[in-house]
Amino acid sequence: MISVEGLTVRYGTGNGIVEALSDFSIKVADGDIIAVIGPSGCGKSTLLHVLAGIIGGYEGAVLINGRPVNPTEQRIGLILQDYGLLPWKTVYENAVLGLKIKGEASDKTYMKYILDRLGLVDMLDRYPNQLSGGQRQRVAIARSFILKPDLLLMDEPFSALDEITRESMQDLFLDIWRQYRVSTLFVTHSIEEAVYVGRRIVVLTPSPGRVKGEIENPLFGMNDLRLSDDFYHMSMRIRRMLREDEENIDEAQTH
Ligand SMILES: Nc1ncnc2c1ncn2[C@@H]1O[C@H](COP(=O)(O)OP(=O)(O)OP(=O)(O)O)[C@@H](O)[C@H]1O
Repeated sequence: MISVEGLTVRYGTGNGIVEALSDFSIKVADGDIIAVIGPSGCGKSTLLHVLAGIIGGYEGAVLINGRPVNPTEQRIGLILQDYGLLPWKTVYENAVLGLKIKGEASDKTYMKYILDRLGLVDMLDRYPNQLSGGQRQRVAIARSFILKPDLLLMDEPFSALDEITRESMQDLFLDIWRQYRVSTLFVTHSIEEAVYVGRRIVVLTPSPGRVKGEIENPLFGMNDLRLSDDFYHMSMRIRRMLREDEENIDEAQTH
């Protein structure tokens, strides 16, 4: 269980302090996928950076299985929008980097399965600059899954990809998740992506981010979901939640 309770994060800037998250609370049950969606600058990446142990010095309690965040103790996979691959390492070396940093040997059968499932087996000796965006993202996913993380953090992982590649990556991610059930926080700008990959959807307010609403997504895992009316209606529901805030901001600015 991941538990974030009353998280407030402030950044010091040259001319003052920016509050990125304010009294933010969320729980992620083991093996769940939470899609986090909110307007630009509402603190989504900040939340992931706190959970990854990159940012400290916050207010509130952030616990992974009852213990404070500690990347050396816990296994945390972070997948970024710009893939985070090391350009001087091959696909294979990048894929096993997480394990190497931990000083662990790989489970060969599992690793082969992941590389195969992600279609990377024929390009293990290539370097990142010899890959397409979708292929690079698959290497980043392989790296995180090979690590067998306790917690997977995905920060707009597919946003740089074209629509078709993006959809196939969403399906691939869900297929692998179904087998290994890693607890996942999936940050996205895309309402449709949140509805497709989120078993629960958490909508944030504009900056500083708090939880505006949480939706238990009854459509999660439905066959041909993208083509269904329900998908459209759920997307509209979330769009309305996000719009309300924009309208409130516009109104406040005109008064
Ligand atoms: N290192 C930093 N120093 C100062 N302010 C920062 C820093 N990082 C983020 N911020 C500010 O904190 C707020 C939250 O930023 P964050 O990147 O977490 O939002 P986000 O929801 O991920 O944004 P986006 O959707 O645009 O990627 C923003 O106002 C941002 O300008």
